[in-house]
Parts: sequence; structure tokens; C-alpha cells
Amino acid sequence: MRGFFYYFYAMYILTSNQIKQADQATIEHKNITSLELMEHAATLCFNWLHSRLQGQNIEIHVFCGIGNNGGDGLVIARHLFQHGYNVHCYIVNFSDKRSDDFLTNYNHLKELGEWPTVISSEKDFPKVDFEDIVIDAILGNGLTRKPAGFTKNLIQYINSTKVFTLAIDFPSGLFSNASVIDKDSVLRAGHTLTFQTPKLAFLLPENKNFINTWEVLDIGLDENFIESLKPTTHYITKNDVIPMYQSRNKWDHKGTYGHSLIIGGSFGKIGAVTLTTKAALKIGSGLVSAYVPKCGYNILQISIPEAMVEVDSDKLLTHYNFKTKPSVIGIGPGMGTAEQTAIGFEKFLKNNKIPLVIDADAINLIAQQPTLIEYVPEKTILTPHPKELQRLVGEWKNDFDKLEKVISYSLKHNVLIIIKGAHTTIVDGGFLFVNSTGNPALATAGSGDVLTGIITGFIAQGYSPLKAAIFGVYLHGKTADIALQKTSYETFTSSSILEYLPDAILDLFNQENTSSQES
Ligand SMILES: NC(=O)C1=CN([C@@H]2O[C@H](COP(=O)(O)OP(=O)(O)OC[C@H]3O[C@@H](n4cnc5c(N)ncnc54)[C@H](OP(=O)(O)O)[C@@H]3O)[C@@H](O)[C@H]2O)[C@@H](O)CC1
Ligand SMILES: [K+]
Repeated sequence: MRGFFYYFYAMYILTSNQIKQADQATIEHKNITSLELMEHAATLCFNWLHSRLQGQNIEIHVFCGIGNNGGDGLVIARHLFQHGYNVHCYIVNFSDKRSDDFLTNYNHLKELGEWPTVISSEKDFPKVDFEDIVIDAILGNGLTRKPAGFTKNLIQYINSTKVFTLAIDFPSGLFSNASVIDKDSVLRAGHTLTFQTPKLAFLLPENKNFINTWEVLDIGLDENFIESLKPTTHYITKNDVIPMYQSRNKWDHKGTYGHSLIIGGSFGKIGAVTLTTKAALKIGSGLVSAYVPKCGYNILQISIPEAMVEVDSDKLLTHYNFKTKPSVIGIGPGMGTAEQTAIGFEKFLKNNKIPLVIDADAINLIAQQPTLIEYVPEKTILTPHPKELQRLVGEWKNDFDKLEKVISYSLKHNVLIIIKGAHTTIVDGGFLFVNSTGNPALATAGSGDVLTGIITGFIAQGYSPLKAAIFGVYLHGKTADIALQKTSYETFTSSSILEYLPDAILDLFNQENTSSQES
């Protein structure tokens, strides 16, 4: 599902409550019963499994709760029985309540002569072997508290077998929008088939043990209604960035594509600013200048003949006194935090009116003197790595708390913050944009310097800061995804990001694989 936001489309990430509302609205507006919706959703899950197993004689254990997640499990179990699979279906009897649709599907199964086994305590746990398959339909979107008692023990038992587990909608025990407190109470899913939208919990590092791969099954919830909820969290895929691309015209000249100035470097750290400068050039900034200490002059001139270079003091940045009149400045890579550098940086910020992308040591200098943030222009982009981010917004208790802290900081100072990680997230006030591309190949020295250059180069070309951030983060990750088809994680370096940038851009025009709703 794509929602309209600003002037581009992005897939929404909904909370549990929003999904419940959408579920209800779909039933009301689309003339469909909740039972039919369950049948449809669960049949999609069955089809997913059936197309992979093709009737193989593997033991399949379907664990069903007593709500609608359990109802899904009963529908899946019914299809599996009807297709001749070797299925064992269990009711995890953690409550006397039963949802209506659960009961209807329970009866359907009994009518077929297949009576599920009721699990009411540890002594009822079945034998599950590593070679089997478990379908986890114990708890889903209706989770209200952490699983306890024998339900928790069952989850722990399934985890201990290391069996492949297919989670329906959610790994049982995982909240969509809150942190896990008891890590032993959550099922470790091998793959999760989730309904309608990705869930924020799937994208946060603290849940890495519970979420492996996942994909979204479109079960046809009412898109107009979802739109009306005005969700604030988005998942960025290829479909979302294609419309951002600004094509070029025959009569354009290099001035049309702006002038990036990259400020950074110190003795021994000229490589960082070199990478950033190269990236701004490579992404298409019409002109690119670098402002570095004198010791960086030859290095820059020799390694990037296309760039212009101005210099500051011998080994450090101290004066920030450049003649160039850029359209955007990327500042920080390799800059260091020496006292003179900090004093000069403060003066620079107080006088500067040019749009900024602030990275690395420039962020550390702001963290050291937090009031400096008041001098940055509106919609300045900050690209901190985790330690830099912590210095900026303070320590967080968990990943949800981190997002809250970053949102407050972004709102308070009217800046964009890029939280780097496996799912890099761009925070623009109350809006979150979570990236889908990238892999551990990007965990390499200089990767962030290149990102700063790409984003700066996009802003030079007239992309808004938000679009530059989203598009830049997407392409940066995509280079590593494409490269992995030809190289290895280990041999991919920050220079490889630049090498694969053309492929990442050309991939936008490749019609195949445009719906990457999985991770
Ligand atoms: N959204 C959609 O479009 C569609 C959704 N569908 C499916 O419905 C699922 C949501 O179903 P659901 O609302 O019935 O919730 P579910 O997770 O089955 O459990 C609720 C029950 O568990 C209980 N309970 C809660 N926490 C507990 C705990 N820790 N330990 C013990 N008990 C606990 C809770 O009790 P209570 O909190 O009220 O006391 C209640 O009785 C969704 O994930 C998807 O699979 C599809 O079929 C069709 C389309
Ligand atoms: K589940």
C-alpha cells in the first residue's frame, strides 16, 4: 500500500491500533466479513508454504492461539490437511476466551475429522524435531502483555529446538510498537508473513533475534481508510524513490546542477573528505569544491581532478575562510575536534546561511556544545553514527525510546536526522522513513563519508533535503545489494559504493523487482 505524503509515495508502516481500525473499516466498507478476511489472509499464507513444499512429507506443527491469529492457524492447518500434508494442529489454551472466527474455523476442522490437540500445560507439549516445520499462530496483533506461564515455556521450547518457524503476522510475543521486556517470551521466527504493512518492530536492531526474513502479504485492507489515518512512518522501497528522480534536459549546463562544497579533513584524515568530495561529484553535483587543511591539497588535487580545492591552516581547519559560493555545504568528515577547529566551526555556523549536511566530527562538536544547533539553517541534515547520535540526543533505554528522543530533537531544532543502521531511518520531525536497501557490506570505513557526499550532491542539484536524504540512503544501500551479486561482503569498500552507484541508479529504470516489500 502506498500513501501520499508530501509529493511522493511511500509504503506505510502501521501500528497495531491502526491495523485494527483498518481491519474494521475494511469489513464495513468492502462488504466482506471478518471470517472472509481471515480465510483470505490465511490462504495466502498456506499458498506461500504450499508453493515451497510442493507436497513434501515434512511434519508440520501448527500452534494456534485462541484469538484471530489462532484462527489464521486453523485455516492454514485445514488447507494443509486437505492437501495431504503431515500436519499436527494444537490449540495453545492460554485463556478460556475464544474469538468468533477462531470458533468457526475450529468447527470447520472438526467437521473434517481433524481434532486439534489442546495444550494446557507443559506436559502437553508435543515432540518437535529440528527437521520439522512450526507454524506460529499463537499470538499476533492482539498481544496486550508479555506471554507468561506455559505459553512462555512453549515459546522457549520451540526456540530451543531450532526448528524452522513460519510466523503468521508476528512472531508471537513481539509487540509492533513497544520494546520486548522479557526476551525469553518471544518466538524466534525463521520467516514472518505479515499482513498488509511492515511493522516497526521488524526493523529495529533490538529485535534481531526474533525477526529473520519477513515479507508483507497484501490482504486488501481499505487503502483509502489507511490514507485517512495519516500514518507518520514509512518504509522506503524502489517504488518510492523512482518518482523522486529528476531527469536532465538537453539545455542544462553544469550550473544547473549546483555547487557542492565539502569541508573537512585533518592531518591523517584526508581520506574521509576525499571520499565525500568524490561522492558529491559522482552523484551529479555540477561543481564540487573541497575546503581542507593545506596538508590535503595535493591529495585532493591528484585524486579528484574534477574538484576545486581551497585550503585552511597546515594540518587543521581553523579559519573556515573560503571564497567559493556553494549552493550546499557538507561538513565534518575527517575534521577532528581540536580546539582551534571547534572555535572556527562555531564562527562558521554563526555566519553561515547556506544549506548544510553535517557529519562526523562536526556532529561531535555540536554534541560538545549543544547550543550550536541553534545556528544551523532549517532542515539541515545530520548523519550521526550511533555514538555521535548518543552524544547529541542522550542515552536511550531501547530502540523505541531512541526514536522518540530523535523525533523530539528533530522537532525542537527543525533538522533532519539520519539514524544509520541495518534499516537506516530518516527522521523529519514526527515523520519516519525507514530504508529497505543495504547489507553488512556497508559496515566499512568511510561508508558514512560517502553517504554525506551523495546527499550533499543531491541537494546541490535541487532535491529537497528530505528527498536528498531518502534517495541518497536508498541508493547508498542499493550499491551494496547489487555488488553482492559480483563481490563479497569483505571486499566491498567505501570506494565500491562509488563504483556501483551507476548500477544503483540504472536499476531504478529496470522494470523487474519493483515490489520489494520484503527483507
Ligand atoms: N488485521 C487484519 O487485517 C487481519 C488480522 N488477522 C489476524 O488476526 C490477528 C489479530 O487477532 P486478535 O486481535 O484476535 O489477536 P491475537 O493476537 O490472536 O490474540 C488476542 C487474544 O490473546 C489474548 N492475549 C493477548 N496477549 C496475551 C498474552 N501475552 N498472553 C495470553 N493471552 C494474551 C487476548 O486477551 P486479552 O488481552 O483480551 O485478555 C486475546 O484473547 C492478526 O495478528 C492476524 O493474524 C487475519 O485473520 C485477518 C486480517
Ligand atoms: K504469530
